[in-house]
Amino acid sequence: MKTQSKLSIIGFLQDIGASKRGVDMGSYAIRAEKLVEKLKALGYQVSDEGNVECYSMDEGDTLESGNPKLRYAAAIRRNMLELKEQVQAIVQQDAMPIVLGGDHSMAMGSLAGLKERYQGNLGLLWVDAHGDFNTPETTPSGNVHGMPLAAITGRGAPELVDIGPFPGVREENTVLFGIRDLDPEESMLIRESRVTMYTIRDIIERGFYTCLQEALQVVTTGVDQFHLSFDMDSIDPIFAPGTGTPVMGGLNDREVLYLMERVHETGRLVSMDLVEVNPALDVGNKTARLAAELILRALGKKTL
Ligand SMILES: NC(=[NH2+])NCCC[C@H](N)C(=O)O
Ligand SMILES: [Mn+2]
Ligand SMILES: [Mn+2]
Repeated sequence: MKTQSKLSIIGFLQDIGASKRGVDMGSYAIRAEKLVEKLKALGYQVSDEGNVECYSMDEGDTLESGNPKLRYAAAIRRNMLELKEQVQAIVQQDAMPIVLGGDHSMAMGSLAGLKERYQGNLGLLWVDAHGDFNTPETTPSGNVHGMPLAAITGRGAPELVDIGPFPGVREENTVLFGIRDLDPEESMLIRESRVTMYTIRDIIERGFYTCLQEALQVVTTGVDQFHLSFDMDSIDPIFAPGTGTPVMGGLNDREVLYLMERVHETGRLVSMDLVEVNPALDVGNKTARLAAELILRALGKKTL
């Protein structure tokens, strides 16, 4: 499948999957870097679908689930079902959804929306500092943005797993890339799964290029297309300070820009989330600017 010529941008204004305020503003900061204009200049037909209105922390404690190991579960579920519908409508029109976050739990809504169209024929590239593979049993924080990949692969709280219901993605075609911060039991769950993980240690020992080659192989072998879920905290906080759960020792700007170019060159990318941009923590919109540039590279912007 060739990269689509139609793109649909959605802002997902959700912060309740995280614990710091501000990530609900991420999509505004990315749009402010003239994303839509620049994508049009690359030759795409671009429609900005506006925002998915979300239940947010502004509504206060009334949204709390009462379960400290699964915070805001019902409200997050409702937000996801909204996103699911929008994504579903976009892919039915053969356009590529580009969802701007927003906390990373939104990947559950995106993938739920892709399920019908790409069922069983979809890889998943998850670029992150974290595994996002916690369940209510393993989470140290109760924050749902630490759980979406577990839910997408069928693990954890039924009210999250049911959003799909998943899987629409094959676990053997799922890759975690850039990982350097796992909770102990989360790490066990990942290692027991069929998800392929490239930690920063792997990337240092075996080389970025080799690990990326392999990762792109895994997400495209035996499937025709893949979804990219890109968490800005995969990048070192020096280059991407505007994010709620920064972890030192991350990928650098050149590496992630190159990664995106290679994603484009596969010709198999059908959908993308760009998450965890928090303008309240950013420095001069630097993180959002990098996010916009990453999206452009993933859609074919080149040096030569
Ligand atoms: N999408 C993210 N930034 N996730 C961070 C998760 C951090 C930690 N592992 C937790 O579960 O609370
Ligand atoms: Mn993360
Ligand atoms: Mn994440």
